Amino acid sequence: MAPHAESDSGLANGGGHSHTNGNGAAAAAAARPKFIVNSPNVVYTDSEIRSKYTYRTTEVTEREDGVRVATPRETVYDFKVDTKLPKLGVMLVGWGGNNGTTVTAGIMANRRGLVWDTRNGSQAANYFGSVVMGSTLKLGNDAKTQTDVNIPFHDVLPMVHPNDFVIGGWDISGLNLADAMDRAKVLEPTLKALVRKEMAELVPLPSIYYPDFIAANQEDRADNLIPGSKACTAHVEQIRKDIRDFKAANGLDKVIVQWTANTERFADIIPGINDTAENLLKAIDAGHEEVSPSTVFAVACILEGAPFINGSPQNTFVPGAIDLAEKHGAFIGGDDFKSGQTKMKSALVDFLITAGIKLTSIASYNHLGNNDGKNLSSHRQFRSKEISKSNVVDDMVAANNVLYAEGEHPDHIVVIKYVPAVGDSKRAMDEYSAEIFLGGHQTISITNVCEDSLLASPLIIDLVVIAELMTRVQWKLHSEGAEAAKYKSFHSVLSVLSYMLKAPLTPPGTPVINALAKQRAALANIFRACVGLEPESDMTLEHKLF
Ligand SMILES: NC(=O)c1ccc[n+]([C@@H]2O[C@H](COP(=O)([O-])OP(=O)(O)OC[C@H]3O[C@@H](n4cnc5c(N)ncnc54)[C@H](O)[C@@H]3O)[C@@H](O)[C@H]2O)c1
Ligand SMILES: O=P([O-])([O-])O[C@@H]1[C@@H](O)[C@H](O)[C@@H](O)[C@H](O)[C@@H]1O
Repeated sequence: MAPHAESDSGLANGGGHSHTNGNGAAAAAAARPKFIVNSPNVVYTDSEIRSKYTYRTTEVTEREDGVRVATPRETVYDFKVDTKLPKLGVMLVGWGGNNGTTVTAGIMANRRGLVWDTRNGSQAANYFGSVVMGSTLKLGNDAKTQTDVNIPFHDVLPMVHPNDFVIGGWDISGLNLADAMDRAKVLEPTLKALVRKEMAELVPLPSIYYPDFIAANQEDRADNLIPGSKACTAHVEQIRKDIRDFKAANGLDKVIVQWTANTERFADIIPGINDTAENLLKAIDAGHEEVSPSTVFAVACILEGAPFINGSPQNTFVPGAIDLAEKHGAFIGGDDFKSGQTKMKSALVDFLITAGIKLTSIASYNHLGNNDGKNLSSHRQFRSKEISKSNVVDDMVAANNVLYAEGEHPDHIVVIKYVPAVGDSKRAMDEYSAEIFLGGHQTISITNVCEDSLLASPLIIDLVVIAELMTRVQWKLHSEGAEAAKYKSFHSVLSVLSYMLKAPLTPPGTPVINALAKQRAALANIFRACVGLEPESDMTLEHKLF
């Protein structure tokens, strides 16, 4: 049964909903910028923002006598942003899960401006926890007062509003989203009552299920299946058709697909099977048992031109999938939402090490009682999560050769236990041990109660909004001349999404950055460059040199 677009459009008749800019007002064909950059390097047309941007870096070489030489370098880019906002479809794999039902109900609640009773009084819908919808960035200084002028992150460039998402997806469980929402046990009954009718009309499409890739304890919910228990071209084509049908049924301009289904075991990387695009397509056609459902979804999306984002830790993007994305100029991103315990870790470790404090051990434990935790209670699925949660400090340690010798790193353990009684409210307990001045020691113990789906759902929104924006951003070298034909998209692997992800996927051979502040600065400064603004340096010389 095909999913319906959310029936609660608040706008259009007959289901689906016409395109809005989030507050019900029909958006213009091209979204009006929320501010104007007054610069000879920025041009606004009816449908584009074009900017000339000088990217400044420092190249380091070493003289024969061993002295390092730092040389400033400049690269002049032309950026072009299409300001026409699309009617956007979002298809979630695992739509009937805790995250899928929560993000769907949350968007409904925001779109309708719902307020519901809780034991602490009235609660209004919001987008807290979304970097795009809930945070700001500094635009500049007020000309008169020299104080910071901060704007909503969402306003830096024309972005789709999550209230305008048309949501659908797949699940191996056939429960409608109202019953799945009850199963998830995430949302307040008073909120559920307000969205129940709309949620009940939403039914996930059948999905592919290859039992060996997720825990055996998931079998009892697998009642909504596309026939076949291993990869095949027919599965790829069915998923492609689902995307096309969803797009046509809802009059969509674009569709973005996101994996928020169960964590799979890692797939073996096998030369001749999943090492190249050609071999991967052959392996799928031959029904090779080492091709996972998530890789089949990724291949289908790449071939259909729908950006695909992996919110789980498994190695969906085997080398052949990355190769295929590059060959098709399709966007992929991942892996594993960075929602709570790891998000804290990627900020805290950055603080400790950049403060010159020698972190010596990290003990990360958590227990949770949702279906994700149930799936992770199986060792092979836990192993996928252990890998993504363990590598998150590597860049920060490697960047400090004062504290750490080559190859030296803090002890780091990750423990996850399944305790049904706590449900979606994960209990994370971390201990950070460090060496300080003159043989002293510092131990930081943290208990972090994370309502996992309420933390992950805003990230699902951010990943969609930013991935969609990136489909409208193009670049070329200024030296290539003015021809529009020279413009091209960012690399297929959207490493700009790293801020939302534990194990950021980056273009082959490029470094992985996990430090949270660096990830956010990269995101904000790339968007500033698209409107011809310099990176925010935080030097505030205007407050020091006078
Ligand atoms: N804070 C967080 O919640 C968080 C953070 C990081 C990563 N994740 C990851 O996000 C994923 C979803 O988390 P959740 O709490 O919503 O889990 P969940 O178990 O509640 O939901 C997963 C859904 O996927 C479905 N599913 C499994 N295999 C499928 C397939 N092949 N096709 C379609 N549907 C399939 C299941 O039936 C289930 O409804 C998990 O992999 C989890 O590790 C979650
Ligand atoms: O982002 P984060 O809170 O560190 O990571 C979470 C883990 O702590 C949790 O055990 C797991 O079930 C969630 O899927 C998520 O991955």
